[in-house]
Amino acid sequence: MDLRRRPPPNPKPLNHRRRPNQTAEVADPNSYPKASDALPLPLYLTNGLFVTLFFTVAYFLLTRWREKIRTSTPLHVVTLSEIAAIFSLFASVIYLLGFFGIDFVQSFVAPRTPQDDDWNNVVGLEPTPLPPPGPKKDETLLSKEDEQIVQSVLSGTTASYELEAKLGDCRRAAAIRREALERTTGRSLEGLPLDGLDYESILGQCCENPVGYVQIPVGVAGPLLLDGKEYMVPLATTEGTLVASINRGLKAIYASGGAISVLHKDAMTRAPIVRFGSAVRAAELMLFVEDPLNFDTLAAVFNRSSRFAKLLKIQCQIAGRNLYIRFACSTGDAMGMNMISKGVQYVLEYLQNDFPDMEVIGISGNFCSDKKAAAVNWIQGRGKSVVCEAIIKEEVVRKVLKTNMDSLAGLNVNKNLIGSAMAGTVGGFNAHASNIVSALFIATGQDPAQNVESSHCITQIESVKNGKAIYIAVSMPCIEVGTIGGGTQLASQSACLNLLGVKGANRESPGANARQLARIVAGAVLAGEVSLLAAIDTDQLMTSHMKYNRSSKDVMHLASTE
Ligand SMILES: CC(C)(COP(=O)([O-])OP(=O)([O-])OC[C@H]1O[C@@H](n2cnc3c(N)ncnc32)[C@H](O)[C@@H]1OP(=O)([O-])[O-])[C@@H](O)C(=O)NCCC(=O)NCCSC(=O)C[C@@](C)(O)CC(=O)[O-]
Ligand SMILES: NC(=O)C1=CN([C@@H]2O[C@H](COP(=O)(O)OP(=O)(O)OC[C@H]3O[C@@H](n4cnc5c(N)ncnc54)[C@H](OP(=O)(O)O)[C@@H]3O)[C@@H](O)[C@H]2O)C=CC1
Repeated sequence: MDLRRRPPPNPKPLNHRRRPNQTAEVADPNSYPKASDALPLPLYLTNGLFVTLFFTVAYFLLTRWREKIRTSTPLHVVTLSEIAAIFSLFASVIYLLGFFGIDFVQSFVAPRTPQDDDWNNVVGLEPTPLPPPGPKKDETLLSKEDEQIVQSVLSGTTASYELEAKLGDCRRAAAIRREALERTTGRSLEGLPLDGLDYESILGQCCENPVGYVQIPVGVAGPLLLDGKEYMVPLATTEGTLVASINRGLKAIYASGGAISVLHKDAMTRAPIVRFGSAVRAAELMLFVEDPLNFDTLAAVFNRSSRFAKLLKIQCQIAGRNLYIRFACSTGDAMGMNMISKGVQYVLEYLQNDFPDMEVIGISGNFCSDKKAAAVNWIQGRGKSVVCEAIIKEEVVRKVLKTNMDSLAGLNVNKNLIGSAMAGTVGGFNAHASNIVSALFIATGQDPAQNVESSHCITQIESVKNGKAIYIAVSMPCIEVGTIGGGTQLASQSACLNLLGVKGANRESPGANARQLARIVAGAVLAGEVSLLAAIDTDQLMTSHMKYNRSSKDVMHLASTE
């Protein structure tokens, strides 16, 4: 059953009325109806109407009363207008009592919702904490059938991860799983949104056992002027100052005429580990797969696994009777780990015919090397290898970066080169490439764990043009990105790819979108490097983080506790 083809469900929240800061996406089906929901006019208009009516008729009746006393007319003798006024007075009193009375009483009687606290924030009231989640908390809100499924998950009769397949409704499955989770742990998931994600789109592609999603703000920096084209760069981060810093670096690059990028290698790698009875046999296989005469045959086997993956190179490393075979292939617009793993599997099956004593220990033998810092990646590259450079004018260094060129170049040597050498880093000869890589990866649906090697980077800064400008370059040999597959197809990630003009597969030239994305990553890293180095050089780092990375509330709190 292909659940992804099902139309998304359309759950109806119980309370359709929205408060000022409540969007449709966060409307909570758990919120309770209020008496004032029944009004035909907006609440503020109805209130205004009845308050005006009350004071007008009260004034009218008091005037009439004083007149009657003055003219000695009995009070019980009333005209038609006075009857109407008395009736209106009663009506407005009843309404106002109802408004202040019923809703007031109801606020004690009905349980609170998060939206109530949102509302309190708007009107300036102190939020009251939610009652602790108990096993019975939301039982009344579930349909009888859903309640039975929750019970079946709780008793272990139904596996939680089978809910999507059993129900055929991914959003409902996530809601039931979440309910069961809250009951078993006794912990509330309040704050972790459920609605607002297309659960069908992650099934079989992005995440198992979903119970919600985490929100990460996306900021934009730019324009990045790269190879003559402008890009606005989306960055998903919770580190205040990061977007501002990249934005400043991009401004400096833009004012100096832009950056230039070179993509000099494009090859994803996977290295299985195989073992023989002896090192001699392992060496025989090594000679076989590395022999150029056999390459075409092995490539034909590999390439059958995909329309886009193309085998480029095989390289071995032997250790005793173990052989590590590092396959490298191009993967079109995909990052390519699934593709290459599939291709490698085909080749191993083929090799087994000629080497029946070959034991496959594992499809990944860590000589690949995926999601680990490794010299093999740093030296040979993995994914896209990109160099990005710019020449920044002295005036821009002074005005935009607020520092001077000699000091900036000196800091780069002492920090990024000597300091990193002293630390024994692998690929970490930079200030914060991983900051920019992670933020761009999360925004555009890349595999965030590949930030490890994708952030390998050496930053160089030199004085050029007789001391009138600086040359800055970042060399990044392992940018592992794709514009198709993995998380790139999710709505928000796909929107960020679209902003960069690299969404999806490139039909004319497969691989062009992914390669362009890799260049953009390097361009943004270049900007981030130059800006952070300038901030450190001018002792701006801490002050800027106090401004953008620590809310004023916390600062005040710290100050008051000091
Ligand atoms: C996928 C499994 C778990 C199947 O494994 P299986 O043994 O076939 O699964 P099973 O159906 O027999 O179920 C066994 C248990 O797995 C769990 N399970 C089973 N299915 C689900 C599901 N849909 N949702 C949630 N939980 C599930 C569940 O706990 C279940 O127990 P039960 O509850 O039935 O008693 C297994 O094949 C596996 O672990 N695969 C590895 C996948 C993985 O770790 N991928 C990570 C990405 S790889 C990578 O990024 C890095 C890499 C590889 O390049 C690094 C390197 O170089 O090494
Ligand atoms: N398996 C593993 O060991 C690992 C997996 N991952 C995960 O793998 C996923 C990414 O795998 P990846 O292989 O990139 O993506 P997919 O598994 O989604 O494969 C890409 C698919 O897109 C198709 N496709 C269509 N147009 C193109 C095009 N222009 N260029 C390339 N492919 C195209 C491919 O066709 P075709 O079928 O013809 O190839 C293929 O089916 C991520 O979720 C990541 O987290 C991460 C690390 C390790």
